[in-house]
Amino acid sequence: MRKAAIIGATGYGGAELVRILHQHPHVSIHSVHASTLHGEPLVKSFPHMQELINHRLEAVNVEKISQEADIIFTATPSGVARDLVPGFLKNGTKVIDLSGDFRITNQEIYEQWYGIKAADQALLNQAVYGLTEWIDMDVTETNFISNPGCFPTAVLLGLAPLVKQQKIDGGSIIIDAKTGVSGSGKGLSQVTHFSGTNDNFKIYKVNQHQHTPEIEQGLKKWHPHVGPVTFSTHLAPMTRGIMATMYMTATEKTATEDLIELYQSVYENDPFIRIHSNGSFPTTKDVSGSNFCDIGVTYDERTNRIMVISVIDNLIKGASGQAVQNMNKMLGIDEKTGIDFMPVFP
Ligand SMILES: NC(=O)C1=CN([C@@H]2O[C@H](COP(=O)(O)OP(=O)(O)OC[C@H]3O[C@@H](n4cnc5c(N)ncnc54)[C@H](OP(=O)(O)O)[C@@H]3O)[C@@H](O)[C@H]2O)C=CC1
Ligand SMILES: CC(=O)N[C@@H](CCC(=O)OP(=O)(O)O)C(=O)O
Repeated sequence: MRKAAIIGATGYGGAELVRILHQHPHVSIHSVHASTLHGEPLVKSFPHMQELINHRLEAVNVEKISQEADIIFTATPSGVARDLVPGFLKNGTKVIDLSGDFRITNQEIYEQWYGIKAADQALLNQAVYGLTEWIDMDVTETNFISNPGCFPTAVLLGLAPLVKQQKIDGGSIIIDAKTGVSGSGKGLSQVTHFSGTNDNFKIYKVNQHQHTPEIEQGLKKWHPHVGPVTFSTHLAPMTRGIMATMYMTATEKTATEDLIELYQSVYENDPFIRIHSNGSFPTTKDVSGSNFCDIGVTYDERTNRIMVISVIDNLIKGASGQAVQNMNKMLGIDEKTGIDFMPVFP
């Protein structure tokens, strides 16, 4: 059994890591950490874990954690892992960071969009961007993965086949994304307050969303002439889920059936990507509580535009599920291990 430490275990991403690793056959939870509540049982924060999890919260002692754990997950707000990871990596421990700290390789761009100091360039260069289905190297030799953002996961998985095969005009991409409130974490805020969210629908971070450069960086890696993109994010009155509806102009006339075939063949060997066919389109409930990304694609002959609909559970494929999928790949075990569960419905 490998031993995992979870930093940020009292957060939403941390809670999902605990739930997944609790039943992982090859990795056990060694320790759980946060910046407060030290000494308290984790179940005090999460009663749903009662009688299943006995761990108490510990402070973050970098030296101790990196010596005791085989793998460390940092599920902390942006700006925290930037300072912790160098110490974690020193002893050869594997690290997967769920925050935005190591996703953007250009320091200036990170600082512009996140408004805080970027990580060291050497570390940014070392981090492997963990969009699992599109990692183009053997990660068993890697010690450090930067887990993608929730929106970029849905968007990049949905756009990859079209961008890689140059099926679209790279300057025409419009991404209209919707998310549930758990995307903003456990903290209370005006934006996610029940009264302003329930029975309401609102746009936020207009033209300023910090995931914009991550999406553009990912797309440009596949094709240099793609972008900039128009990216809007909306808060939907639901707890979990992301739907990204994406519109772009086709480079030449095509047909919905051909596009579905393209997606099916591109993702043929990826167990967590499911392509819709026969005129059906995915809903957020189809993937809720699971590591799936469900994708629908269609062509509108009238406008010569392609539409892609990509859905994920923001806390699983958009965070902790993908982090465990990446961990599995790093450990050289089946990527489905411990995350091969059916969505929760209804
Ligand atoms: N929620 C989501 O859907 C997604 C989140 N992410 C990213 O994952 C990370 C975690 O998100 P989420 O779980 O939602 O956030 P939460 O706000 O729910 O939780 C944050 C956790 O980090 C801990 N923490 C904060 N500061 C420190 C510190 N200095 N040292 C140790 N622990 C600290 C908090 O503990 P304490 O209260 O004691 O400080 C808490 O346990 C973020 O970077 C987020 O952007 C990525 C994809 C999706
Ligand atoms: C509803 C909500 O506020 N969602 C968050 C999700 C982003 C996130 O989790 O932050 P990272 O940049 O670390 O990925 C947002 O839109 O900013």
